[in-house]
This record gives sequence, structure tokens and C-alpha cells, in this order.
Amino acid sequence: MNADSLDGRLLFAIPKKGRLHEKCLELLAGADIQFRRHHRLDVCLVKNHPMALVFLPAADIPSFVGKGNVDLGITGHDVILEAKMEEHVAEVLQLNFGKCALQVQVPEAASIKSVEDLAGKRVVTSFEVLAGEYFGKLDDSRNLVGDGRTKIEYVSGSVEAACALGLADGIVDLVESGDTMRAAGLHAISTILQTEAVLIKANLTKHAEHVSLINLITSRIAGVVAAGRYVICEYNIPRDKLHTATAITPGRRAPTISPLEDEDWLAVSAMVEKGRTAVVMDELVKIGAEDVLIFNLDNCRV
Ligand SMILES: Nc1ncnc2c1ncn2[C@@H]1O[C@H](COP(=O)(O)OP(=O)(O)OP(=O)(O)O)[C@@H](O)[C@H]1O
Ligand SMILES: O=P(O)(O)OC[C@H]1O[C@H](OP(=O)(O)OP(=O)(O)O)[C@H](O)[C@@H]1O
Ligand SMILES: [Mg+2]
Repeated sequence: MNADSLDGRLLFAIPKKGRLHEKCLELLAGADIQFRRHHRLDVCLVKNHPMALVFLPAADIPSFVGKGNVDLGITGHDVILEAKMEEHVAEVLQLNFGKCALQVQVPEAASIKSVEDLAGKRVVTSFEVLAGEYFGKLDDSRNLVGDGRTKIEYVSGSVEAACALGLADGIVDLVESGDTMRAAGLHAISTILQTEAVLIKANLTKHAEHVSLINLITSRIAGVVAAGRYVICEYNIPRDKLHTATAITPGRRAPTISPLEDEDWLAVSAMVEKGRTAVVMDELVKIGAEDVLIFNLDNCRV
């Protein structure tokens, strides 16, 4: 492929590996963005839109988008801040995956119990900008100067090993389930930020001609994300309980209510947030609902 074949195409950056990669491929499939990625090739043309996908490390995507070299991208909110690109990119959509927290961690057995105890000591991290800002403020508030200030050292991965190796008194790294942290004998003493994957676009686009395609892709991806957040709940309810039932399942706009052959009963269908499914079913059964069914959504526009 040569540069000419990208002419006029919208460029969309996708993490090439790591925690976000597979989820991004699912989103692309849900948004019907069709492509075939040849082995080892990081740029590929989309068949059904004037678009090309660029597979890049998640950490590089904010600056490619922020500088306008790439029009759209998916990456973590954390790496946007780490790349100091928050004023150059617009976070268009939260994608409901890649959720984790950037936390300060120390060995369980250590005498360090708070970030104040850690200030002035050695901290290892892949997030040297965010950790530097955090400990910079802490050092300032404690009037630490010169060699007395916290020493931040960068490593590109396996950050949790640093304390056991004697390289650090504490670390700053991402925590999702906490398994990696606990396996390394560490515990969290502070949370710097919460993050999730986001769809981003350049604040100042160099390519005004792509605006309508950006809006179309954004709306399709928003549909796939919303479909992951909701289920459809259907049930039968005695007519005199309808009011109580629809208070439990108000839907997004309003529930759909249909008659049944049996005049004393009605059928109700409503969107319910996935995380509330079990509680909603419990409450419906308690007031006399029967045949309560839950359906996953493949896609939607809401
Ligand atoms: N355990 C996790 N759970 C959820 N999201 C995560 C987790 N680890 C990382 N992320 C998110 O994914 C982004 C990319 O991190 P990841 O470690 O997957 O990329 P990478 O370092 O390029 O890949 P790898 O670690 O495989 O070399 C992070 O900035 C964060 O937003
Ligand atoms: O709380 P958990 O669910 O255990 O997830 C947290 C781990 O996930 C990420 O590591 P990754 O798998 O990307 O490996 P890396 O350290 O080599 O980047 C992160 O850096 C933590 O180590
Ligand atoms: Mg990683």
C-alpha cells in the first residue's frame, strides 16, 4: 500500500494489541466497518467506507489524533492525560470497557501506610507524567525540595515487580480486578484517577470533508455501546398491577404495553439497564408478573 491509496480517506486509529484491542474489533464489527487486515500490516483500507484503519499502540493514539494526523481514535482516558492531549482531542463517547483505576500501591508488609509516608521516596511507573504531577503537588505541600523530593522512574510494563526487585518503595499502575496487585503482595493507598476506553476526535480537524462520516461512525458506535448497556425485559402482568409494574420498568421513553387474549392480563416490554436485571426481575415476580423474559440486544439506536 502506498500513501496515495489513503488519499481522501478518514483515518481511524485502533489499539494494535493489549487490553483494548479485541473489544475494539467487536465495536468495528458491530458498526459494520468492513476490512481485512493482512498479516503484520498496521494500515488497512475499509471496504465499505472511504476510511482506513491504523493499528497503533494505545499510548500513541492521543497524540496522533491531537495533532490531526489521524481523524478518529479509540484509546484510554488515562493515556490521553498522560500524553497531555486533553486540550487537543474531544472525547466523543465513553465506550464502557477498559475500565480501571490508576492507583498508588505499596507492599502490604511495608511501614508505608499513606501517600504522605511515600512522598520523598522512590516510585516506579509507566505513567510518569500523571505520577509526576501527583507527587509534585504532594512534595510541594510537604515543602520537600531537591533530593528530598519523590523520585519517579519510568518502566514500560510489569510495574508491579519493581518493589520486590528493590527498585521502588511504591508504584503507580492500573488496577482492574486487583489480581496483579495482590499477586505481587501490594495494596492500594490512593486512587489518582478512574479511566475507561473512549472514542476521540481531533479538536481542530484538518479534514472538514470527513465531518459527516465521523458523525455516522460515532452514531453507529454509540448504538453498539448502548446495546451492551441494556437488555429488553418482557413479561405478563395482571391488568390491575400495571401501574406498579411500569414504575419498576419505566423503559427509556415509556414501556410498550400490548393486550393479551386473556383480558385480565397485559404484556409489557421495556429496556432495562443490564446491571439492574436481577433486581428488576425479583421485583416484578414479587408483584405478580409471570413469564419474565430477558433478551440481549445486538445493536440499537437510542
Ligand atoms: N487491567 C486492565 N483493565 C482494564 N483496562 C486496562 C487494563 N490495563 C490497561 N487497560 C487500559 O488499556 C490501555 C492500554 O493498556 P495495555 O496495557 O492494554 O496496552 P499496552 O501496554 O499497549 O499492551 P501490553 O500491556 O499488552 O503491552 C490502558 O491505558 C488502559 O486504559
Ligand atoms: O487488576 P488486574 O485485573 O490484575 O489488571 C491490572 C493489570 O493490567 C495491566 O497490565 P497488562 O496486562 O497490560 O500487563 P503489562 O504490565 O505488561 O502492561 C496493568 O498494568 C496491571 O498490571
Ligand atoms: Mg499493559
